[in-house]
Amino acid sequence: MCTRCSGHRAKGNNGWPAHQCWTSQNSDSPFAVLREDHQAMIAAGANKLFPDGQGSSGFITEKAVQWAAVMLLSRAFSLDLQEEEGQAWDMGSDPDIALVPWADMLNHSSGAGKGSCLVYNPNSRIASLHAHRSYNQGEEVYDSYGPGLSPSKLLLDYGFVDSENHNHAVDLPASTLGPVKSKANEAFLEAIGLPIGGAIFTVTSSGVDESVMAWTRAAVASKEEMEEAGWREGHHNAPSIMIQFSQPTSQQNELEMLHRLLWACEGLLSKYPTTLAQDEAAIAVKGPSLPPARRQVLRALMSEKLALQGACHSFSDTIKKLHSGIPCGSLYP
Ligand SMILES: C[S@@+](CC[C@H](N)C(=O)[O-])C[C@H]1O[C@@H](n2cnc3c(N)ncnc32)[C@H](O)[C@@H]1O
Repeated sequence: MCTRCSGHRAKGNNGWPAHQCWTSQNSDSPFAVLREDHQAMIAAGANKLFPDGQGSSGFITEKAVQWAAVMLLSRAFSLDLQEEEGQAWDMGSDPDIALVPWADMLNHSSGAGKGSCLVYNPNSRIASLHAHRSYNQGEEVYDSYGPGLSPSKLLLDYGFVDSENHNHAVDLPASTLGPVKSKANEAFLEAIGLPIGGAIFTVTSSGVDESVMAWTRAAVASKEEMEEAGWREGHHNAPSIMIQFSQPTSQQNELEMLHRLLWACEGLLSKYPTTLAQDEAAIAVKGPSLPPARRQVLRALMSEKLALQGACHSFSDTIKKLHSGIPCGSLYP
């Protein structure tokens, strides 16, 4: 895609005249890493792909590769192109990355939903999106980079957090839930492709979704519960057994599952260097003492803490219900 982008630029087909990106020649710059990509592209004969590009010196210069990479990193869309192979517009081995002039000028609004995400129709060959509200003339129009993106995800992937965002969420590595019950549980979680060392779960202010609860039930299930569910090491029935853990299996297992999740969230909360109250006080300060970038980071951190606090309340409430004698089968509507 970098090669194609550089080639179009060299031929004067640059659809992004307004976006002449600055790229540093400084060897300490993060773009220095692209030097290897440039050399690999030259070695692979990329200059021969667009022979009419830029005379004998070719168009794949280090600066062109930097420019193309910056364009892709800051403007590319992930689209389901679903083209037949061999078509003139076939994007080759990486069909889901696309540059869409004009649409790439839109900023994201967390108020915009799925209808405001760009989608491609292979029949009409048109990429389209819908405005999520009416706009007055001269007003900035927004799209959605993805419905439900959390502040942390926006910050890490796009470098900003808009003030409209209330999708509080944080990622929880499965390893923070503590050790699995035994080697049998470990083998089972490996068999379903979600080993304790590799799985990452999302926590929102209402807790975790059913699949995370199922995973945790399986991680803490006793030997008898694993056998009752039908698990025998060496068997290939892990996915069907996992379905059995989508419902509570016993009071004991449900309590342990909820406690593990509660402790993991409390543990994560305690690791932040500042409290939510301190962040709230810091962000309330008006004026230049709080730089815009710091304000966005604070928004993301506060959102993560709100997610963890909400989840802790939700787990504690359910634990209380279990202690009050409500059967585990009646806990969730
Ligand atoms: C595809 S560009 C969008 C257009 C870009 N703002 C421009 O001027 O060309 C994506 C980048 O725009 C910025 N951006 C998008 N939405 C934003 C928002 N709501 N607030 C602040 N920056 C935003 C981020 O830097 C993001 O990485």
